[in-house]
Amino acid sequence: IVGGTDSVLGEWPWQVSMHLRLGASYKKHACGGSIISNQWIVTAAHCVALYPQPQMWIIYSGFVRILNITKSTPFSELEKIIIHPHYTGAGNGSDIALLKLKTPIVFNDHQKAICLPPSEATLVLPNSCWITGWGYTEETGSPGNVLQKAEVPPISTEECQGSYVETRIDKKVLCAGYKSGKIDACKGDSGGPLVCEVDEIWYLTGITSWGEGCARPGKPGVYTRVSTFTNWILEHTKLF
Ligand SMILES: COC(=O)c1cc(NC(=O)c2cccc(O)c2C)c2cc(C(=N)N)ccc2c1
Repeated sequence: IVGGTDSVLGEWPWQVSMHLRLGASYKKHACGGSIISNQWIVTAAHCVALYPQPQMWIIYSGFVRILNITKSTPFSELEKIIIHPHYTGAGNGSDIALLKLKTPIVFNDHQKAICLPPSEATLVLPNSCWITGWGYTEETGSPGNVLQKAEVPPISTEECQGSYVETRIDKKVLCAGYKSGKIDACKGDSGGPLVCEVDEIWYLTGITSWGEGCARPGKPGVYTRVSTFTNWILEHTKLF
């Protein structure tokens, strides 16, 4: 997150870190994700497309400081990875994947689920939503340590299409950010949540997908519009 501030434990209890196991003892934070039930995480397809093997990933939840993670920190393992069948590559939409945990997460004040938005919700988007993650804090940067948060306003499809003339911006994505740039998600925040509070309930409105650089003026963040995929999520997680 570029231009964000530190989060406190319990502020975004659905946020998880996806660590990639690159060797016996070498693993690193690669993407964010969101808890939607005690056994399912929603993330971006581009996070897992190159490593679709469940045993290559471990999930940390219920924390804010990456540097506090040690060999004895408890983590969740994956049983299954489901990548959306229409996903062909970042920038082409359907950048969404489901991760099934081997063992259910025990919810507490620091780790619990976020609500899915109603399907095809044309719910008038609030003018304030939040993004969180341990991604780069500068475009040519390095990941943050404490979970960062930033408030970003959603942008209309028309305005976003004007910012990305060479890419089709449709109802499968949601753009958010400021004309002046400065505040945005970035590499490493991928798969993480864009959440909006409506009548005191927080909804998973977007999934961090891509953007041209990070926090550049006139280049807003592009997020998977979750309401377009709510039915797909429910069908594949049997959460109904
Ligand atoms: C795997 O995820 C990404 O690559 C990746 C690359 C990006 N955009 C880049 O152009 C970029 C940024 C930093 C370093 C870098 O090498 C690039 C290409 C991203 C930009 C945003 C955003 N602005 N909302 C969000 C996630 C991104 C994930």
